[in-house]
Amino acid sequence: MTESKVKNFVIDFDSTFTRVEALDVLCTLAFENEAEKKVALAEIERITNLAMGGDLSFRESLESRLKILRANKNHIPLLIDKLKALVSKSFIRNKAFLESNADRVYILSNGFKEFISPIVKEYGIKEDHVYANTFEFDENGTITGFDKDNILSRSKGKPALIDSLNLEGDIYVIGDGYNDYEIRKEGKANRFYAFTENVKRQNVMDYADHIAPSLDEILYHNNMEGALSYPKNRIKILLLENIHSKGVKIVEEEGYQVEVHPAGLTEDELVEKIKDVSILGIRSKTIVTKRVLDNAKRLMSIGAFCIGTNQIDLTECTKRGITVFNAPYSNTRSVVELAIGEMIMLIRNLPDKIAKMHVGKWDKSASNSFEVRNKKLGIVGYGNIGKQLSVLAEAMGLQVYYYDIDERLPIGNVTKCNSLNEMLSQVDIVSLHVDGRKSNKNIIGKEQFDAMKDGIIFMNLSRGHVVDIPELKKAIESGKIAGTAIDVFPEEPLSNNHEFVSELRGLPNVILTPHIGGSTLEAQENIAEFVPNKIISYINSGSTTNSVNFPNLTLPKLENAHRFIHVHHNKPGIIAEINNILAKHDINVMGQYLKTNEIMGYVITDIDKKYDKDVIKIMKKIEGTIRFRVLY
Ligand SMILES: NC(=O)c1ccc[n+]([C@@H]2O[C@H](COP(=O)([O-])OP(=O)(O)OC[C@H]3O[C@@H](n4cnc5c(N)ncnc54)[C@H](O)[C@@H]3O)[C@@H](O)[C@H]2O)c1
Ligand SMILES: O=C(O)[C@H](O)COP(=O)(O)O
Repeated sequence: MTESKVKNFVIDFDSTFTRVEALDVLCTLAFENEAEKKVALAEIERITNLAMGGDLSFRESLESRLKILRANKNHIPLLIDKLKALVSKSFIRNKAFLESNADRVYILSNGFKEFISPIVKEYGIKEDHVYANTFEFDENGTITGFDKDNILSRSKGKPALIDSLNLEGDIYVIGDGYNDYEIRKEGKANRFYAFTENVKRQNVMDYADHIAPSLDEILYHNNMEGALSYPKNRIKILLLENIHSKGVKIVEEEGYQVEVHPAGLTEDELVEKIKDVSILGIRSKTIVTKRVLDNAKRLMSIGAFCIGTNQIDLTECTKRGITVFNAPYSNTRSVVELAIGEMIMLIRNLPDKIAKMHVGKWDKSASNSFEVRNKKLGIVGYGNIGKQLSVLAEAMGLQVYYYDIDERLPIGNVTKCNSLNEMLSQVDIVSLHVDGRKSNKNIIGKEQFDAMKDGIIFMNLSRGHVVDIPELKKAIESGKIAGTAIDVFPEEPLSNNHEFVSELRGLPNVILTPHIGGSTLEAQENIAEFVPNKIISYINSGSTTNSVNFPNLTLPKLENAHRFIHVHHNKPGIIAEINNILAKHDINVMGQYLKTNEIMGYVITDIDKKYDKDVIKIMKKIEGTIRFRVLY
């Protein structure tokens, strides 16, 4: 068959237009007794699947199912109500398309008109475009069978019915079952879309001309305007490093193609994997370098499912118009609790005492064991974690000092120090909570250890590279440091299956933990909700709230408008050029939002839906454009 301009869409009902098989739902209504219902439902499902997979003739399957059902006329209104609430999400979303293309949309089902017509009618589908079976009832209203003269009650009824319609133009069949594919097989359709939004049948997908996880995909594939400017199933998200299942569920429900990997990836592995990825989700381990980004042709957004973003080349992301989001507060409390626990353990020499007990040595003594009360705690990096630590530490009676390179509001009774060494020389315990910027490499080295009081407790739960490890080892071995807790390391294993290698292994009174400061279930669950929602909001509306590299814009919901999103290098004249183009094309602007940072400009323009689509090409050509997309 050759393609013509007129496109007719022939749509299956059960598990395509609706999310379920109507007869399964009818069964749950017809059987009051739970045990009977379970058995009947299982049998009906089994028969349906046999028929849908092409392993049982349709007529046989229908007869057997109706026999099991023993449903009544009175069940039909209840069934209609239930099915109305179970229309497939992409059909609900694209109601406007169905309404405005009513002349070319048909429902072709081996189900029953009695419940199909009232449901599809609400989507603008014409009564005489609904082809389905009809029930037969006895005098008590019990469903006894179906009209056997109806073509659709026969095997291969669908191709025969289509043939009888003599439709003008192309015929595109959308369905989840083998009987839908049969129309194409018999040469009565130009294309068969295996619809997989609700069920995936491998032996149906194998025959499909195109697999469609949603109606949006079919409309996009046909260059037709639907509810979404881009089908979500075309957006691939790669989630690395064991991101909490809640996050996976959120992006799956959004309709993205999701690939999950439990560990981090090396640069080479990521360079390969990133090629078709639109969204990347990582934690602290995966390094996103310029080389990775050079290969990330489709990448729109990166989610750091943690606080730190030093593992990502943010400047290169910004230059390419890739947004980066993190979870700035979700694991703050977890880190602070661990730091508090560790400082108490260390000041009581617990790591050594615990180790001795395990080899049978009883070492009961108070020597070199102290309370934390009234001790001086020095916090390096008075950001979110540093501040929270200071609050809890003060509540336990510690005197808190802090040093930060930026001006920070002191909370409670803390003392601000003007230099790092000034602070280090006064405190009994020091805890590092700086961020992982490159320039923080080895900020604690020989000079800083020398400045510390003898017998200090030293803790690093920030980033591994901020401490000079050989110098730390010397300070521990010399007794300068009495107790050490290290959670982060310059080199960390890629996964739990790799060995942890460090010269700090085996040293006295040292707690080594596998970068678990933020690894509590509360924190991970929180992060797994926060980050995907920021990314989804960016993809769907252009909002960049909380982005760490884009100018932050919180945008209103898009209603009755199209949204032009223009990302460009920050240079003069671009906004004027955008507006000139819009004016030249007589485009009615309904709202405009603009924000810049030192690298880029971010301009959002909401416009009236009716406009000359050629303007899109012109916008993309504006000099300095990094990225342009249209949302509706
Ligand atoms: N161990 C873990 O599992 C874990 C968990 C969460 C966060 N972290 C690390 O902790 C870091 C801090 O988190 P946050 O939420 O408090 O970040 P934050 O950005 O709120 O605070 C960092 C503070 O450090 C200051 N700072 C940076 N460099 C400094 C320097 N050289 N000297 C003094 N101050 C400096 C900054 O000005 C800022 O106030 C994160 O960036 C991350 O790397 C580790
Ligand atoms: O930056 C962070 O939040 C921490 O380092 C935790 O990182 P993780 O998610 O890789 O444990």
